[in-house]
Amino acid sequence: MVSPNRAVGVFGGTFDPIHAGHLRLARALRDELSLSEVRLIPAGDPYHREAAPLASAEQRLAMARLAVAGEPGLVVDEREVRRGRPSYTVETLAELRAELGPDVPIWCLIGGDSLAQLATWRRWRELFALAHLAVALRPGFDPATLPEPVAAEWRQRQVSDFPNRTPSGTIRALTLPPMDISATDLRARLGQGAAVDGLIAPAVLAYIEAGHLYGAGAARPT
Ligand SMILES: Nc1ncnc2c1ncn2[C@@H]1O[C@H](COP(=O)(O)OP(=O)(O)OP(=O)(O)O)[C@@H](O)[C@H]1O
Ligand SMILES: O=C(O)c1ccc[n+]([C@@H]2O[C@H](COP(=O)([O-])O)[C@@H](O)[C@H]2O)c1
Repeated sequence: MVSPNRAVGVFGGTFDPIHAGHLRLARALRDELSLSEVRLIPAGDPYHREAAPLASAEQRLAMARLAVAGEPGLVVDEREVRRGRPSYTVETLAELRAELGPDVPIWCLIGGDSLAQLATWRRWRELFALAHLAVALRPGFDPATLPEPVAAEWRQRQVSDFPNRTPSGTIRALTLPPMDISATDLRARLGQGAAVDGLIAPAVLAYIEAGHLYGAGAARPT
């Protein structure tokens, strides 16, 4: 029987910028599963997005590091930034599986909007052989509208708790209520000079302002 706290959490994202919603999810994953470690993995080259991130991979990595500083159990894994190729989650999970061995449960956290797109991910069906999926519900998420191949996995693989009896292969929703916060909205607010109090970690906001990322500071009223 695998000890539950040997399980590892993985949370990948563009993190342009990392925000309070991301941190809330990472903490929820850690706490609901009693994980000793959740790895936040900034996507070096999020090839799947229509527009490239505004902040560079190094800046997004730096912001992630600032965001988790002093947070028990949350660490930043820079492998996708260092990889120098498109960021494929299947590749990341295969690397982690090789490093952690076959028995350690890996919980890969994604938002409901990412789940809806899962069938577009590279070699997506292989993900279930490598990790469990934890899904963070997001405002507007409706399982009834999932594309059928994903809906079939959602139905068949759901479990009602986090058992950690198997190292991979199940799906479940986190219990925490959805929160309406997105990096898109924050980029817009920063560009307009609008308040972002409580939505971005203070150290990350200081980094954004110092580097004038997202137009921060440019549009403030004089
Ligand atoms: N408020 C949220 N609720 C649930 N999941 C979220 C939330 N914000 C982000 N996520 C999830 O976190 C992961 C990384 O998200 P990402 O870095 O793209 O942030 P985002 O806020 O969705 O950014 P953007 O608005 O630029 O698309 C994705 O799987 C996304 O679904
Ligand atoms: O592996 C893929 O093909 C793939 C396709 C789309 C998204 N992802 C991953 O999903 C995570 C969330 O993506 P995003 O765009 O919401 O930040 C991030 O870690 C991406 O690398 C992965």
